[in-house]
Amino acid sequence: MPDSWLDIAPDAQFGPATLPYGVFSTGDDPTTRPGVAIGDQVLELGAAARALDAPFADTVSGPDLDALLAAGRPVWDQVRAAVTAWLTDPAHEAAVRPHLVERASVTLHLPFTVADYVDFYASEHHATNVGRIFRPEQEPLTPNWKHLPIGYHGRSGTVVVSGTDIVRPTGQRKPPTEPVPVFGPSARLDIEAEVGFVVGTPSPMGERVAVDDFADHVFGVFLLNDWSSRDLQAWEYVPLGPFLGKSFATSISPWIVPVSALESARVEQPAQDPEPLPYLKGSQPWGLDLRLEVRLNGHLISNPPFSQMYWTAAQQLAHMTVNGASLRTGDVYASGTVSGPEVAQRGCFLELTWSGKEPLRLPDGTERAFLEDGDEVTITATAPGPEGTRIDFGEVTGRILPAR
Ligand SMILES: O=C(O)/C=C/C(=O)CC(=O)CC(=O)O
Ligand SMILES: [Ca+2]
Ligand SMILES: [Mg+2]
Repeated sequence: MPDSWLDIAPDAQFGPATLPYGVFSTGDDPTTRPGVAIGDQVLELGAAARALDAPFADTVSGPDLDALLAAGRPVWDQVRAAVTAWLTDPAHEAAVRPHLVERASVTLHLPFTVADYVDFYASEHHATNVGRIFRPEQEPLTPNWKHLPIGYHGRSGTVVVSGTDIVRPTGQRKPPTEPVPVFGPSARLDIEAEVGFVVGTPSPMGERVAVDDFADHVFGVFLLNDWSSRDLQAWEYVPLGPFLGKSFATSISPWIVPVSALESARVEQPAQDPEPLPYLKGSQPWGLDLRLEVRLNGHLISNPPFSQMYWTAAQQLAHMTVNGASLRTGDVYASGTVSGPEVAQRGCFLELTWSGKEPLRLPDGTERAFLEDGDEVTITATAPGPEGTRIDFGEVTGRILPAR
């Protein structure tokens, strides 16, 4: 991995191995435009591409990443190779430097138009814990769980960029002590630490996408917080699954890490028993060694390991299309809550506090069963990059505002 002429410290965020894509504006220029993060700078992609006469300049000059997403794998590879060369070959420094902006000075926006949104349930540890909590009288994993990646369709219109405040949801809930449901602000507001995937290349209705075609369709990977109201959810979810308890907000990190930045992070997923049906089998490993960290008001509360997920993103894509459902550019799907086997690896408060029975004690002396107004949750992640480098995912953060 060549170094950048920008002299980025080895431990700095967003070294030349990551080169994630985002959309930014500045105080001087409120136009939203694509950028690439490099160290503490953002490269204005369209302006740099025009200055260097790149053939893809139009594709990266729009208000968002939509055109790049739609352009497909050969263009994604061409853009990444070009940007890598611009930022690492000193011969390009004079042409590229005028198009760098201080990262601390930019405003980041939702980077693409979110088409459909699906959320999976792929952590065996999470699904087992949630099953024990929500359905104590049953087997924790439902009989289908190891045969197919379970998911549900979510609400794409409430996917928001990191930093957006989250208003506490209001709705119906039925405390066990009450004979009828009560109406009011959620008293059990939670997070779900997840990894998101965005589709670039669409697929036609009626056709399946194979597990091995994952990298032809999926453009990039990011962090996602599926805010969840456990009291609304517990009352509404039978028999159709999550609805208003999840649909009020989903936050995503602003920097989209290209799938091709993750070659060194690919690992074998945990062994699958029973063996999945042929359409869920691929010839390549698509487990990903992403190490998540979850912070509440700055305090580290969990380290969920993404490498432990039972179903991979490639299997989820194949499953999502096995019935002939089409893919659209901008489709988002999320892994499901990432939880590992240890208590300190759980990806939501429902599990971390065992439904509020074992509150977390924070270093500031306070306790939390679920989120309070004013609380801020931040999820970060890194993954191994080539030659000992580190791939950064930046962060997804959000603060809870009181119910309206
Ligand atoms: O098992 C249930 O009834 C509910 C599970 C969840 O709330 C988790 C969910 O949204 C999927 C996930 O993030 O893993
Ligand atoms: Ca979820
Ligand atoms: Mg949600």
